[in-house]
Amino acid sequence: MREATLSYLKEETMGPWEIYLAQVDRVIPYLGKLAYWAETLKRPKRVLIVDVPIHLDDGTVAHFEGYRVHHNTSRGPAKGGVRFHPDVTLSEVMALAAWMTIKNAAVGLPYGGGKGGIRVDPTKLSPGELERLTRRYTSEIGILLAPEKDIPAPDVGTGQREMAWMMDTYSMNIGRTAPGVVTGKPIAVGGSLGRQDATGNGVFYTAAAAAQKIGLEIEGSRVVIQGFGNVGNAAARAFHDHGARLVAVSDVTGAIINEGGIDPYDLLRHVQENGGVRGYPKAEPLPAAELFHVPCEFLVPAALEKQITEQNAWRIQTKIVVEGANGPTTPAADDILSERGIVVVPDVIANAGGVTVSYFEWVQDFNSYFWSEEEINRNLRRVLQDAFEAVWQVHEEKRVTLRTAAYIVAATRVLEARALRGLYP
Ligand SMILES: NC(=O)C1=CN([C@@H]2O[C@H](COP(=O)(O)OP(=O)(O)OC[C@H]3O[C@@H](n4cnc5c(N)ncnc54)[C@H](O)[C@@H]3O)[C@@H](O)[C@H]2O)C=CC1
Ligand SMILES: O=C(O)CCC(=O)C(=O)O
Repeated sequence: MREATLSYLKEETMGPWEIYLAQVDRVIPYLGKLAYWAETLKRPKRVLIVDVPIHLDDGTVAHFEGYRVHHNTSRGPAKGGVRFHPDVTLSEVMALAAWMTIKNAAVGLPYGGGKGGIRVDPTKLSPGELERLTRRYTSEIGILLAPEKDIPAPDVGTGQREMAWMMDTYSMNIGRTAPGVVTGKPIAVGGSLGRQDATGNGVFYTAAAAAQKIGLEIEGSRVVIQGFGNVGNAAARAFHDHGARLVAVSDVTGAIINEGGIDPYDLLRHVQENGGVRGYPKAEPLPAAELFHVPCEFLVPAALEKQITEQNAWRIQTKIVVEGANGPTTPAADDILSERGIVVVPDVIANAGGVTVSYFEWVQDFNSYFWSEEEINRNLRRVLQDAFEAVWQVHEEKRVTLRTAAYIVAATRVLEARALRGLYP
């Protein structure tokens, strides 16, 4: 089904923010009276651009540009990760923040949407330089942070280590330990069991829910994954643990294929020792551009935005695309996949496992009472299955894609909150 879009831009000129706006345009006709408030979704609430100067190890000073965006706070504090990547732009962070608004509402978490980032290649900095960068950035965006106001978490290029530095810097600045200001922390400083693998596990849970709807078995199915970082490798292990076969995988160093199956645990050891999937001895090299054309039942983009486009969507040979990454599919590619009968489990549901366990972590930090990993994973699966089911119903009732269905559910919740709160305090 091809959905109406007000998009006036060609795909190649669309940045992440324009892609987000086109996705919102598609949902407005389904919002009824709430469409009156839809402009709220098209504007970030606040945007902060910061200069982050640090001393490099050689004694010189380097300046980096950082951002923190609150897209919407109608349903609760801003929540979303921090990206360290050389291609980070304000437009990208605005889109990532907006996708957090939609994601948190689609899953029913009491949060708005936020996101942050620094334009930096973290692989070029020493651990000391990275710590100074993270701490200075945290202080610079400190005017926006608080456990009830804005709670960062990991994204591309950041992880537990950076979250511990952020929590410590914020705590030093306010004079008391505040574990609830950041999620995705190490367990020893108030992190939650299950957070590390939560996004990848959530990719698997939502993939399994979609598979069940179309009568597809996980056992014996083939999986292709783009990106073997936090999300990609945890998703690979979850599929493998449930009897699926990882046949091809890529990261920034290259792509590899083995039709007989790749053991993700063994591949992870290789990546930890060698810095990437390239050169993995139990698979053949594959041109990176061919990855999406490898026949499979599940295709999981788990790297960056704008990877599935009108250029390659025609050649994708899968049953279900499960978006581990944020914004990997353009609106034009969405139309092509939909016309070809390929199910797309959209990012705002598929990768919501991370923020869901972040929410559990935040609740645990407030209570200083910690749950077992079994409780975390059971609750995570329930939350994602319920969210998926609600979205699937709208998809069937309104005959729209799962993405538009998720946006209908989420936008309705956000705009109801906006309308109830009114415009003037
Ligand atoms: N970490 C989290 O909890 C969450 C992450 N996400 C999204 O998942 C995606 C991946 O994030 P993480 O795994 O956390 O990042 P990460 O930094 O741990 O891993 C990123 C992976 O992508 C690979 N990559 C980068 N450029 C690539 C390219 N052009 N082709 C193939 N592979 C490439 C990298 O080599 C690495 O393997 C991002 O879109 C992120 O926003 C979404 C929800 C939560
Ligand atoms: O865990 C979180 O708070 C946010 C994770 C994130 O940045 C995302 O879902 O894209």
